[in-house]
Amino acid sequence: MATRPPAAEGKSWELAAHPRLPKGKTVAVVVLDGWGEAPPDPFNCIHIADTPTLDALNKAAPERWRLIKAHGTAVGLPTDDDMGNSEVGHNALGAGQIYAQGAKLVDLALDSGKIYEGEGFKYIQQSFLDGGTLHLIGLLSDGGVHSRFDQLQLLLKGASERGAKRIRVHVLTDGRDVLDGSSVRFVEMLEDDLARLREKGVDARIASGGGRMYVTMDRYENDWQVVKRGWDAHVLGEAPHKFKSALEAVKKLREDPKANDQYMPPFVIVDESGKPVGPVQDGDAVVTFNFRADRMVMLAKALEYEGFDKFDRVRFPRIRYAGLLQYDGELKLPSHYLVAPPEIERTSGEYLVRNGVRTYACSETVKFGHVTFFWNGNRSGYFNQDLEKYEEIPSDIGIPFNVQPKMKALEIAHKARDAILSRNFDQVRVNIANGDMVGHTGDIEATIVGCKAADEAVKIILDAVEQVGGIFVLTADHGNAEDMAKRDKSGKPLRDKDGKVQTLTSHTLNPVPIAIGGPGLSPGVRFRTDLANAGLANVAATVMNLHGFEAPDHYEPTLIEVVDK
Ligand SMILES: O=C(O)[C@@H](CO)OP(=O)(O)O
Ligand SMILES: [Mn+2]
Ligand SMILES: [Mn+2]
Repeated sequence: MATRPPAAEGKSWELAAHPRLPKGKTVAVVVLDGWGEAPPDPFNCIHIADTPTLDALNKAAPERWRLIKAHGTAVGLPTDDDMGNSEVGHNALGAGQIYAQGAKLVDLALDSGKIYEGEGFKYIQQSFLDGGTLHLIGLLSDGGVHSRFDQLQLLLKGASERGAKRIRVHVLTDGRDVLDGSSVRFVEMLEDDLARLREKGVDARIASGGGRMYVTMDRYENDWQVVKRGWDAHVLGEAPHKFKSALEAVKKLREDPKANDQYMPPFVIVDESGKPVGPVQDGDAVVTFNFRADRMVMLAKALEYEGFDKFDRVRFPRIRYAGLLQYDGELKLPSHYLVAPPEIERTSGEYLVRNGVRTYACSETVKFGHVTFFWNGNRSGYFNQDLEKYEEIPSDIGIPFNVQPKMKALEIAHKARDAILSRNFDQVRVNIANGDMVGHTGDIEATIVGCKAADEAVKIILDAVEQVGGIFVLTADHGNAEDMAKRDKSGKPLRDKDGKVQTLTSHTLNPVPIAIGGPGLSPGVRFRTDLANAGLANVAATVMNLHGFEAPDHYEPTLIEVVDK
């Protein structure tokens, strides 16, 4: 995989007309989040749920339904053992090209040692060379979605070899990209590494933590209180729970039968006298070691912005802060970073708008940036506000999604329906979140309810497409709800020591379906049969064709062909 696809520099933005497909049809692009394809079994919620609309698509037109890859190298991840995720999935869907993603870029920078030669590392290094503490804040996980444990280990080693004498790690427990309960093992492994550093004379400790969904890692400004809890624990050294060690913290906090890693309350580690061991002080260095942006950019704002007003920070230490990556290229945030993010250019969204395609995009808050920011190559805002409208439906706040598994699926569908019927838009693009967000809770019953709601939402959108003589493209960004069991190599569900099947809260390696149809689709359109390995990046060219344009030649090939009927 190249770190960048062939550049299209200097090329015109004008798209050639498709020789056989007309312009001017309304195209609805529906992304079902976390909706993969897997054999039917009791842990496949999509199969169990009543989903008549989606079931009918394959049956009605098998030549317009297929599977595409949504994980691993097909979406720019380091290996084919990496599950898909929303960031890389929507990047590939929107960009039509495969870019080496953050995880891969960090691996390369660590392998070559270049990470330590860049401006970002030199900037933070100055703090610890001047006696400051180095703080590392991020998700403790080997899920490879937001962060990776092996990268944290290398950073600890690399920084200590380059002068960091006092290191404090602030850990966010996962249980979403990895098994619930694995926080204990990760903390044990980290403690081993820190003990080895202490033997070498580095004062290295875990200082605070909490569960990723409750502490620090909110996204799209859904709930700033989540970030405030993190600020209080990591920066101020204040939290309702105080422990002598992080291992004791995660073990004790998990004793509550309702506790889990994702929603672990915030905690700080204190010394014998009850004093926090690692609040952030003037002169310290801070690195957020997640490579993925969406759930770090809010904390980055709090760490960097002078005039921040989303919550009372109480104390705003003078620090040197760097992200593992830059999380927002438009905002240039953080202004210092260790590895440059992928530069995703010439996305289909930008091409289509520049060719006059009027675009509407909508989702609820927790997925809003997916169909806008990620879709557009990690770019915020409109390309042309006269031609685009992005609408966000507020997500429920403060309740887990298994309590409200229908989420805002119907509200999103109603907005999409209205946008389609208005005839003000040529592309109406939505993300329906249920399969993913409810799938992450591990609650099978609720996930089934969520999948049914997603199907009902799709029906509303397809009915509107029918009314205007339009076209639909229905696909997903990666798997989740189709498999809720952790399995052995042969595919058999794994059981814990009490004989209970281990719940899989994470995404999967499964392919996702794509279906096209609608009365506006020319009769001879069908999926090509020569692209067995196609993936999400092939969708952009397909959508361009359905809008009546040829795709640029540096795009991954279209999935469709037109045959005489
Ligand atoms: O919730 C998230 O942050 C990730 C899982 O870590 O899910 P998605 O990629 O679907 O957004
Ligand atoms: Mn997703
Ligand atoms: Mn997800």
